[in-house]
Amino acid sequence: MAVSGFEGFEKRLELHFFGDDPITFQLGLRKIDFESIQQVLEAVQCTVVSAVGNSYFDAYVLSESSLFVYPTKIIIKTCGTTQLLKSILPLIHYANHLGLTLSSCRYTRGSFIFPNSQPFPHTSFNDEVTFLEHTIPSNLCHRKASIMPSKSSSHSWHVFTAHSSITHHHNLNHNQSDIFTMEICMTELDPILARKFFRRPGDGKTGDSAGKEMTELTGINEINPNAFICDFAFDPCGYSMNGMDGDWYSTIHVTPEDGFSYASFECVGSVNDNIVHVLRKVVQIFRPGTMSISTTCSDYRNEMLKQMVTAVEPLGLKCRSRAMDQFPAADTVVFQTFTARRRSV
Ligand SMILES: C[S@+](CC[C@H](N)C(=O)[O-])C[C@H]1O[C@@H](n2cnc3c(N)ncnc32)[C@H](O)[C@@H]1O
Repeated sequence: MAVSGFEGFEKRLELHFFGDDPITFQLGLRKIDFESIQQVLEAVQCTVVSAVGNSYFDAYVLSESSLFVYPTKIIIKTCGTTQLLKSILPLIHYANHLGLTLSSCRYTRGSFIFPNSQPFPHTSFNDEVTFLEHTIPSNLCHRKASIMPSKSSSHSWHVFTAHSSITHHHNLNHNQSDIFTMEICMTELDPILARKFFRRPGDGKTGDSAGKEMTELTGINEINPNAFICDFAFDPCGYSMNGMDGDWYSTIHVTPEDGFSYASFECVGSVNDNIVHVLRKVVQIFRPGTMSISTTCSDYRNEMLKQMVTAVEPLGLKCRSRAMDQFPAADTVVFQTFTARRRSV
């Protein structure tokens, strides 16, 4: 039997809800009590490490990645051998109790490093899609599943989306068409940089204080200097952080072990943000051998993709593939892959 290491590649689920009661909208899903959140996570098989909230949303660092709860939106991202899709039914149940109904569901993930170690329903994308098809309510009738390819068969982007016929936009602060979600997956991290995500034995620090030190020593705090960061260092290695900047979140997770090293960066932002600065910082912190950037937005902009390539190519990563696909409710997903240029001897 093949020996497997920790599976860094996360599974990510984004659920949107709607309701008719304006009072519910003020806090909405944030009213789900902590015990119920823990029950959802029990089904997934992970636990809460820390929790913080601002006036827009609550951010949880989990034993396996992160959870973000907004009044009408939940984003949950888990790695390892967690069973993320098992969170859907309990989340729908708790939302219904608050008068909220599911209006859209998006599930994404990269290609697992150790696919044979995944438990059901994550045993294959087919199994995941079948599970999703049977689990989500029938009002989400516009559905699509797609595997977006790259040049390498071991790196693809798996996407499932489902939408109801009615679209509900409650984001009053931003022009919806300017907003995008960026999911970056990196493997073959520079081993010297990855070492910074190992604890020093006998450092006398807690997971929180060691995490804070890693955030500063690696320059993660410079990605968005305005973000409030909640960070955690695992023992003997591994790191997770959530950033909060108004209603924007960002999140980083690091599996630094040699042989299966992995780091992810995800944020939601606006096309007017400084994507070049963010991408350059992320690449400089990890120096990955392979990187993928998946962007989801409602209004596809070619300049944004060009900006991404311009940001990372001078740092030695070459764009090797670009795939684009359209999903229900007019979301466009672009999956780009990059690998390090061969170093000249
Ligand atoms: C939870 S963190 C970050 C998760 C993120 N998805 C990733 O893999 O990049 C995973 C790293 O922490 C390490 N780790 C140490 N203790 C852990 C624990 N109790 N639960 C999960 N991971 C732990 C793992 O070996 C791995 O290097």
